[in-house]
Amino acid sequence: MQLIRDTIDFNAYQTEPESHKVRSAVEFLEETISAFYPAPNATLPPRPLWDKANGKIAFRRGEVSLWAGINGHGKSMMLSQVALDLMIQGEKLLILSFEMKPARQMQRMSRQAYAGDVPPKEFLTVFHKWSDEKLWIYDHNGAIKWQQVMAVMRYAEQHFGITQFVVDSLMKCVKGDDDYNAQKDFVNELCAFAQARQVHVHLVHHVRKGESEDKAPNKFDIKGAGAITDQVDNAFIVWRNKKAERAKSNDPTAILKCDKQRNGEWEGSLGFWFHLESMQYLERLDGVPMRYSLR
Ligand SMILES: Nc1ncnc2c1ncn2[C@@H]1O[C@H](COP(=O)(O)OP(=O)(O)OP(=O)(O)O)[C@@H](O)[C@H]1O
Repeated sequence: MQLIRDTIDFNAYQTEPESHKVRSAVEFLEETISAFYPAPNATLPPRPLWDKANGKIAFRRGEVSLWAGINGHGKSMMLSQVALDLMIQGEKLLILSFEMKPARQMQRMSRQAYAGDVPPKEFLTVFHKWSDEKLWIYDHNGAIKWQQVMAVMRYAEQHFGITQFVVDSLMKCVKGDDDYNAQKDFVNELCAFAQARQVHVHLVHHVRKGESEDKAPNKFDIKGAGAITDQVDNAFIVWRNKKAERAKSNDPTAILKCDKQRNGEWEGSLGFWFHLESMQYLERLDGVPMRYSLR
């Protein structure tokens, strides 16, 4: 893991270089053919490594995924596991979390990678060394201007070849819950950046307070401007099933719901069981946490 510190001068990265081009439709022939008939050796887009998500969810280049949910319902936790899955697949990640200190982030991820609550020191060393050249963390806590976030992302993409960005969360980058124009501008800029640089951006966001935490939210409950959901390519809802926890039933304790997928065919819900010691989301009630193979 490497830190990107605030002492860097990001001024040169404030604006995206203009690269809009009008192209003739015929230039896209090869791309269209390979969309219908992918080559047998074509690389598939990175994805979460749960079997039940296979063929349903992918984190394609040029897209923005919104991860929304109620406070404390596991958005960051699930994304931390997804981040490990992405690194395993050779992706380079930058996490910009304005709510969690880097050491806390690494603590959670170490537990998930180790698949247990107290990883031995040797494992921690191996894990941190393994994460070098795979994981970068922007060391900034608290509110920040969205223009600065964009500059950091451009800097990191140009210097380190980052392919997946996690921005946690939107409301830390835009002042005021009702500043819909700023929310729209920021998300618009994130989409333009993802497309121009062919990277994937994961954006964490909250949902409006509903009548009860026991009712799973949907994309219409997403806080702020409607334009946020309109603009992103994928919208995921992470919901913690506290009712099942209280009742100690066998039902999944966490639900990942895909409410929008512009370039994929699947929408629906996947159930998981949150395993506290490893902080992993397991696919089955009797599932066993998996130790990540750090090669
Ligand atoms: N499904 C679950 N079952 C049990 N505990 C969970 C579940 N999901 C998350 N937790 C616990 O809840 C805590 C909060 O998780 P996390 O920080 O990921 O939530 P969040 O949605 O990102 O919150 P916020 O919106 O406040 O940033 C974690 O410490 C985790 O241990």
